[in-house]
Amino acid sequence: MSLGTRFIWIAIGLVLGTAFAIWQVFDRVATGVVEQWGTRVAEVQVRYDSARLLQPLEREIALAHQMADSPVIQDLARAPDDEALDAAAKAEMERFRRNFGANNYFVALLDNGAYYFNDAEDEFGEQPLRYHLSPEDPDDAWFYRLVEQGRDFHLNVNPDSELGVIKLWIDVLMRDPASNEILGIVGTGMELETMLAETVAVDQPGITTIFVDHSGAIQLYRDRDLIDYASLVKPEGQKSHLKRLVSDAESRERVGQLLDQAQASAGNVHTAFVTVDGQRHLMGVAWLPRIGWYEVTLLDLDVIMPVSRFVPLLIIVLIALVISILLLHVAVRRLLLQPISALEAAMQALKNGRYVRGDLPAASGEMARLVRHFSDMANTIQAHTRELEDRVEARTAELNRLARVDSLTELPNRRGMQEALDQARERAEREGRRLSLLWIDVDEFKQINDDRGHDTGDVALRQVASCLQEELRGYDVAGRWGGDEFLVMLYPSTEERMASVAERLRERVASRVSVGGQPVTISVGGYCAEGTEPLSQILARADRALYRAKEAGRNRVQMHTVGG
Ligand SMILES: Nc1nc2c(ncn2[C@@H]2O[C@H](COP(=O)(O)OP(=O)(O)OP(=O)(O)O)[C@@H](O)[C@H]2O)c(=O)[nH]1
Repeated sequence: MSLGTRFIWIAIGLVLGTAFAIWQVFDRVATGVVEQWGTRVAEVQVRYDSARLLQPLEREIALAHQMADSPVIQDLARAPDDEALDAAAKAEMERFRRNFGANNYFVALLDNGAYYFNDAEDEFGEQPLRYHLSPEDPDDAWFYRLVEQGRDFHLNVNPDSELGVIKLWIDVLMRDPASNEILGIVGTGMELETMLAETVAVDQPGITTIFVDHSGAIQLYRDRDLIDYASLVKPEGQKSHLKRLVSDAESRERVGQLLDQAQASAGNVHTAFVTVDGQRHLMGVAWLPRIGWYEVTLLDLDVIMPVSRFVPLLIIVLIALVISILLLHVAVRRLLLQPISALEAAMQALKNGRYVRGDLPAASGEMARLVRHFSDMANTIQAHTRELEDRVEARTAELNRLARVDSLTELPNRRGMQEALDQARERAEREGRRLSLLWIDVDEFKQINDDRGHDTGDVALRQVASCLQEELRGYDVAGRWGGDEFLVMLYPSTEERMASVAERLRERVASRVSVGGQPVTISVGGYCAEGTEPLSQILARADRALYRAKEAGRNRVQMHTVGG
């Protein structure tokens, strides 16, 4: 895997790892902030909802108490069959009806069970005595239960099957001020729907308001089916308890604790997280001692302040992260990867012998130093290579030369001479001119070796070679053919010239070379040939002429003649 690909994988890993870490931190911080904020909201909401319920109720409750204290109505309660008292009490009741917010009232007398009621439409103004309560009628059980309990004040959500309405009843015990004896119950009924609309119907999504009575039974709640009607007369186990709203045992236990804590410190709001319909909710509870109810607020924090609100922030952070990584990637490419690639290409070129200085990348910092070191190294390698090549070339030329030069006389050896002859013959053929070959052999050379030693023989050979060289023109070639035999090639040439050169050579050797005072002589056989003749023939004819020179007594020149 290339460095660039590896870096991309590392960058992707970095982005994912950092994004995961950011998400973890973000989730915790956001949840913490939302929870803290939610707790404050729950406290405020509980107080607000409590005020909304208590405000309209307080006046009605006060009025109901006044009604219960009314001497006129109390007189009727003591003597329900007294018609004069009945008329006065009805007038008093009518006055209270007009004062009550819902413009209705009820008066129930313990003595004979008489139940007086008139509504907002004054439907029963003529005959407010609606019916008589009976301890045997389950619908009337509320009355007898309240009397039995002796509770001076009670709020009761109860359907009235006789009147066909569901109402929130304010029930106040009417007691004889002297004996404290219970005379009956008076009060007013508020339309449940109106109450629900005014109290628990909160427009804001995610906020649920519930009112429960002292036993935890649901009294005001947007879902009418969960309201515990007539809780007063129900056994504890059958009540629609607040705990019904939460999903698990742990949440139910928390609800119980919240109710206990709230009642123990009236006026304070207590909060805890509970699970409702599988969702985490924040529950705030306050005890309202004036009416003996609890105010409960449920906040669905995911709806009110979803953590998703923070997501744009998270996206900005992630985008910034990705951009940073991309910029880093571009920087790494520019500063590292591209110079490294160029350096690698330059190395490859150097390896293949095609390195050019300009191929090196522009870089900075450590990379520039690396490029500089590489450049120095490449230059040194190139210089060494050049030097080595020059040396090899020189050595090869030297070896070539040595292969063609006789080490004793420094004249071309047989191989060198052969090449020179080939070239001259081709040239003569090309130019249509003639060339001459002189075959020279030192006379009685074996004798010199035998008499004076081999080294003296070598000296004689060297002197003969010097004579040949000195006597020839620059473009004539003399070579040692082997042993004491020499060849001289003259080009261009004529027979006359050949004869004169041969004679000059013979004379010069005879006059210049001597061993132990005795002159050294040579015999020469010559042949002046056409360029078209094969070399073998030229050599053979010169050799035959030499043979004849030897035969004729040595120290002489003999030319080959056609037919000779
Ligand atoms: N000192 C020396 N002797 C050599 C060298 N090469 C060949 N010889 C000798 O040269 C002699 C050549 O003798 P020949 O050419 O056969 O005979 P010659 O004595 O010269 O007699 P003719 O040619 O008939 O005059 C031999 O004894 C070789 O051993 C050499 O490099 N140095």
